[in-house]
Amino acid sequence: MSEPTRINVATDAPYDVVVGSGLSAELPALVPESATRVAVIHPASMRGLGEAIRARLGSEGREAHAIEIPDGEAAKTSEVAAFCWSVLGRTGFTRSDVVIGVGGGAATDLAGFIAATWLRGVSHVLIPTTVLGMVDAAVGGKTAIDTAEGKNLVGAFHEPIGVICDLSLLGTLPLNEVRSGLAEVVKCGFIADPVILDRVEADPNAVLDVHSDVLREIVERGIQVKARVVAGDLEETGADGTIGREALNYGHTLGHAIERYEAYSFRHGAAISIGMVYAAELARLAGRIDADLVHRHRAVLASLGLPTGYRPGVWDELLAGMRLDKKSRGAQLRFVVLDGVAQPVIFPGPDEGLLTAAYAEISG
Ligand SMILES: NC(=O)c1ccc[n+]([C@@H]2O[C@H](COP(=O)([O-])OP(=O)(O)OC[C@H]3O[C@@H](n4cnc5c(N)ncnc54)[C@H](O)[C@@H]3O)[C@@H](O)[C@H]2O)c1
Ligand SMILES: O=C(O)C(=O)C[C@@H](O)[C@H](O)[C@H](O)COP(=O)(O)O
Ligand SMILES: [Zn+2]
Repeated sequence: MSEPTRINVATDAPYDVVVGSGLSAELPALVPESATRVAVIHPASMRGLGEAIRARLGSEGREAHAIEIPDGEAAKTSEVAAFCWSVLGRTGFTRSDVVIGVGGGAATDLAGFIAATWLRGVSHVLIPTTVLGMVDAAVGGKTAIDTAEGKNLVGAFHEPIGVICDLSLLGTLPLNEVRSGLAEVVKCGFIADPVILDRVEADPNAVLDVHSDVLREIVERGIQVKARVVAGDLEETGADGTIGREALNYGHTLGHAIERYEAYSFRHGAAISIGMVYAAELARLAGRIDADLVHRHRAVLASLGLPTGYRPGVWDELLAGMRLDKKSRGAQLRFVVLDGVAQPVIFPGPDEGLLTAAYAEISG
């Protein structure tokens, strides 16, 4: 078995993202001695893993509780958050205790949100179990729940104290979920690391195999992109005048609007895949990139079985959804677009005609 890779996220409170196979021994050392209690928050489908983690920490002398939440996006609600807060209250969870978030991005977003809000902030460790969770959601401290009005509209920046990406957990992940996670990896390729695109183009089927070396390589590359970006602009202020963390939102303006339109039943990565093709068409129509780069978006994403277009006739609803995007300022929509591969920039206030024309390109 190869050695784990440790990728440091060098923020003010730095932590490691450990990537490898068979990493169950990593967790106990990450939970500080001072934690009397741990709460393992896991989705219903990961009950076996959640219980194994709870039992292990329990056998090492912690008062260990499991909190089961619904699978997928249904976990990211105020009702589920209130249920978790209630369990923490009843178990007497204090500021020295630790939340462990186990599961896909929805579970780790919710667990991080609980850790951020309980007693105004307790420590948490994340154990992502999807490609998307490993490469994106568990890294960087964005925590959130959804509301009927939009995606991730309530949340906080709250960083984990450690992240364990055990690739052996991906063995049970359905192929569609692998595809969805790879959309975020491809995003990292377009905004920062073109080697990721080269790897997908060379052999998309190998990339879709969760046991392959190339999957591990591009997961690590994606995490490195994310770690670098969040270390430079944790709270997405863009204070140094660069695009900063907003670059990681490539494809998300339309993507989140699609998820909202679909009442959060659409895979996040699939929505972001469509959103990236839309952003590429927008950039082409604005004269920023050429048709070849738009074609590269479609080809790379389609080779992984990801969607590259969406339905006609729903533009008004999507536009209304996009207005609540966190990058908006007042009435102005702001998009992440490319000026070339690995050259993400903000395109503020595109003309509405241009926005509509770009949508026509993906909904024909
Ligand atoms: N915080 C961030 O920076 C960030 C980044 C990207 C995405 N996200 C969020 O992440 C969420 C999407 O995450 P996701 O794609 O991981 O989906 P998900 O969390 O909805 O998980 C998908 C499904 O797979 C199941 N599952 C998880 N691990 C499994 C495994 N190993 N084997 C079998 N089934 C498993 C889950 O229970 C769920 O039913 C969205 O809410 C998105 O907004 C957050
Ligand atoms: O970490 C970030 O920053 C991202 O934008 C990563 C995205 O992939 C992720 O989906 C994030 O949750 C979106 O953030 P939001 O601020 O648009 O809710
Ligand atoms: Zn995302």
